[in-house]
Amino acid sequence: MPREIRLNAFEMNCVGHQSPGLWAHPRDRAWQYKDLEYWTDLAKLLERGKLDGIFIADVIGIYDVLNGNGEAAIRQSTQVPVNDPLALITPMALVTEHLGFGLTASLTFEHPYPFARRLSTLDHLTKGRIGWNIVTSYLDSGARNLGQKALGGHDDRYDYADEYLEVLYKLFEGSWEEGAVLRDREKRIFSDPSKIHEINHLGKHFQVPGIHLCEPSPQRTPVLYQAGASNRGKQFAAEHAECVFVAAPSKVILKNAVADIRRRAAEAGRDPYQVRIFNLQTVILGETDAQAQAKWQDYKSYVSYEGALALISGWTGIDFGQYRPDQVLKHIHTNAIQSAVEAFSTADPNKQWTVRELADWVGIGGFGPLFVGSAQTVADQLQEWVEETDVDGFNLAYAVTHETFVDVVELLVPELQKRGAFKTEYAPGTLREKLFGAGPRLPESHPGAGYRDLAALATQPSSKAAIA
Ligand SMILES: Cc1cc2nc3c(=O)[nH]c(=O)nc-3n(C[C@H](O)[C@H](O)[C@H](O)COP(=O)(O)O)c2cc1C
Repeated sequence: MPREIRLNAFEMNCVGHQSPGLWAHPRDRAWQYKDLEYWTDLAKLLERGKLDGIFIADVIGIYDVLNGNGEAAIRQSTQVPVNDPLALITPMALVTEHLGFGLTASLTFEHPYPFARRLSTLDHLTKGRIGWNIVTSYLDSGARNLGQKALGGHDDRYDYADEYLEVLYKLFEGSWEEGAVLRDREKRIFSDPSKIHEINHLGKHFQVPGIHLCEPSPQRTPVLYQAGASNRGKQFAAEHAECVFVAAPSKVILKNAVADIRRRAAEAGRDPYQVRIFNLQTVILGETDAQAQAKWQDYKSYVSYEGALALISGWTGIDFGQYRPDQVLKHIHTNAIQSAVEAFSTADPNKQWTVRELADWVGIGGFGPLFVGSAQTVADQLQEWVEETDVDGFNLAYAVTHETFVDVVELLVPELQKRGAFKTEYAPGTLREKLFGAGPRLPESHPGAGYRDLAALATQPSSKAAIA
């Protein structure tokens, strides 16, 4: 029996997400991101294809590392202009019943107390279809506009994130007991104060004495996504994330990354297969291989070199404007090279990557791999990657929207279904139930479940809550 493949659509509330320059393609609709219909059409399409979810990226800040300014990003609409992703979710929820929503939100820029209320509200309104992609941000330009000189230190951001999650777990899991909401019309009691607890969080970064403002939502804690690439980031993911998002360009790198994430999850006392891992992936499909190849050639002619460099420079913090296009990556000051670029320079000892080749790669679908072909060809490749790397599924970036997703729904999904590798019906229930086949709440082995009984936590001097 082939393994089931999970698929999300990867989007962003902007024009140029992962395929810089392709906004200029005559069939691309990304410029309509400001219209609700763009999003409701997409949500209906994805649900027709039984995709697990739409995963919405977000950044606060502009890509201003290339040449020390944001001009290339602005010219090429490289993730700027960018609207807030949160407002997209309720209209998409209204026109769908099963599609999951992965919302990216940075914990660096918003206090956990109002943010907890936002997430609970969305979990209520979507009937438990919310996931949260926990990001700590990587653009200094965002931090500067919030009155900070720069982002905090890399590992410090994850320490901060640990405490942020602790506050959220207390609010979501511990503040309102089961049965706290009575809605008892006869006694005229809506909620029972004896079952609603102040969380009394006194920590290094946050003081949150009160109760959660929302009654428990279907999942309480939304499904937690994370995409840490560093050692500290992967550790954070192993402890907290239920779904991990990676951008591995080759099978060898993906296989190592998946094994590493599962090993770390097991070390953190969790079932390693209770962590779903998705790789970034782009597919260009046609009725035949030749048609798909022709589509790819057409798309490629729209890739923007400076847009691609703006993205890579923003992601890595390295100004690629200082290098010639034919400069070999391996020779770029290696001590500054960050994991993603390093992956390219070391992936294949027989290949030397130049700056131009890296920009071409990133030009369609960012750092993730690109498969081009008929549904049969691409399905073969996806299945091969799943079998050989143990990855659970893919976050599909688009080249041209909605065209890429129409091709996925009309060509790829039926082929995978025919092979028994993709669901033909959604599982019932919340996003967590659909993804893991268990209950709507965090499993007992997840650290967040440890905050369900706040009173008991407070009496244990060694507990995190007591220390806080
Ligand atoms: C595929 C992928 C998608 C990501 N999407 C976002 C995003 O939408 N917003 C964001 O601020 N960071 C995003 N990130 C960045 C990660 O949250 C993280 O900062 C990055 O992978 C570096 O990891 P590290 O901080 O552990 O080194 C993404 C990373 C990957 C690999």
